[in-house]
Amino acid sequence: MAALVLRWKTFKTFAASCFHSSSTVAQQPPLPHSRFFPPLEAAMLPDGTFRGRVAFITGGGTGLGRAMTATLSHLGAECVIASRKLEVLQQAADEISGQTGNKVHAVQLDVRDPQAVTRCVEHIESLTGLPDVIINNAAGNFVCPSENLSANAWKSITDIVLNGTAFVTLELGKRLVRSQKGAAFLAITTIYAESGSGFVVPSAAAKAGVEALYKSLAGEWGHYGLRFNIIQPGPIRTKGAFSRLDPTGQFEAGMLSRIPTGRLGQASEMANLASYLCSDYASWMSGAVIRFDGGEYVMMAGEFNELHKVTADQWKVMEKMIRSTKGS
Ligand SMILES: CCCCC/C=C\C/C=C\C/C=C\C=C\C(=O)SCCNC(=O)CCNC(=O)[C@H](O)C(C)(C)COP(=O)(O)OP(=O)(O)OC[C@H]1O[C@@H](n2cnc3c(N)ncnc32)[C@H](O)[C@@H]1OP(=O)(O)O
Ligand SMILES: NC(=O)C1=CN([C@@H]2O[C@H](COP(=O)(O)OP(=O)(O)OC[C@H]3O[C@@H](n4cnc5c(N)ncnc54)[C@H](OP(=O)(O)O)[C@@H]3O)[C@@H](O)[C@H]2O)C=CC1
Repeated sequence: MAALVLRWKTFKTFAASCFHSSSTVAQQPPLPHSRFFPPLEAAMLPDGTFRGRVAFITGGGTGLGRAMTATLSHLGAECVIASRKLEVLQQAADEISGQTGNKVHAVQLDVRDPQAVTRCVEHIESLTGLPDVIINNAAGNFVCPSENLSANAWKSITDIVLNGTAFVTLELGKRLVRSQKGAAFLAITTIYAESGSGFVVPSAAAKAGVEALYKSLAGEWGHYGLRFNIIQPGPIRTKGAFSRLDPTGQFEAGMLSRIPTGRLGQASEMANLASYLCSDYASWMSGAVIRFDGGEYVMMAGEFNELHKVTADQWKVMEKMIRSTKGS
């Protein structure tokens, strides 16, 4: 019995040292040079940019979706947010609407269910009319060695990310085409949609599919007045992402060291970019893929970027060696 109690206590200490919560895991401070890249939180577009417009945001009750909803609402849009957890959505809707004075509607939806998507879109049409802005932001993800992935785990992620985005986009797109109404679509993917990445393979495959879907429709449906753009965010702290991708917090320091701007992104910066892309200021942008990652992608890709570690003295030695080499 004593041994069992000791094992339980040891586990609790391990868990407390590992599990992600603000009380147990210290967040890494930004690097000193991030002072050159201060995040600006205020909405950058003029007041009223989205006045008279309706925006539909999947996953709009939490994290980046909530930040984009707040900014669009601040800029005058009537917003509809949809995801599985109605209570979370309703609270976000009430808080945002309370701050901006503009309507935010909460609609329960599991994007994996095409019939539910149809019902949701019918509901939106009766509530606000067809939206002018559609942001496919809902996603699911977790880190996992691929040899441990069950078929259902694969299906769960790819159904939310790729099929969910396709169901929402097709259902709304067809209705917009029939009604001859223009709209701006935006999909939120990730930097590894381009490179692929181990340990998040279903997410990588599904996000790459979303990019192909959006680029394809940008070509096919432009003449109907529909634009399709993509943002690939780098790391931005949200509970949803960090709890599933770095649950112990141990990878954050390494992540910061490979971001040339020395800090994580902020949800408000992402919201500014998203609102620009969905606004008439970007009416000539379609089929664009915007990487928004503080430089992380190119830092990871550049073969020689490791040479940051070389000291001034080591450079002197290396230069001497290189200069003294004659011929090949
Ligand atoms: C080097 C490290 C770097 C650190 C990086 C840190 C920060 C981030 C930086 C960049 C981020 C880049 C991209 C981010 C992309 C994102 O999408 S982040 C957003 C993440 N948000 C969410 O995932 C929110 C929604 N998620 C969920 O609801 C759930 O997590 C889930 C996706 C699992 C869906 O829930 P539900 O439908 O309830 O599924 P189930 O629980 O029934 O599970 C379905 C099957 O999946 C298996 N499964 C679940 N979790 C795991 C796991 N951790 N490992 C392995 N398998 C798992 C589960 O067992 C079910 O399968 P079976 O039925 O058992 O076969
Ligand atoms: N934060 C980051 O560092 C990065 C995030 N991203 C992307 O940004 C977007 C937002 O992520 P983030 O805010 O960080 O994480 P969150 O976990 O906060 O956002 C995911 C949202 O998706 C909703 N969702 C999940 N499954 C479903 C479903 N089946 N049907 C409807 N809605 C669903 C969730 O709501 P509910 O549980 O109520 O259904 C939640 O609101 C995602 O597309 C993510 O891939 C990309 C790169 C980096």
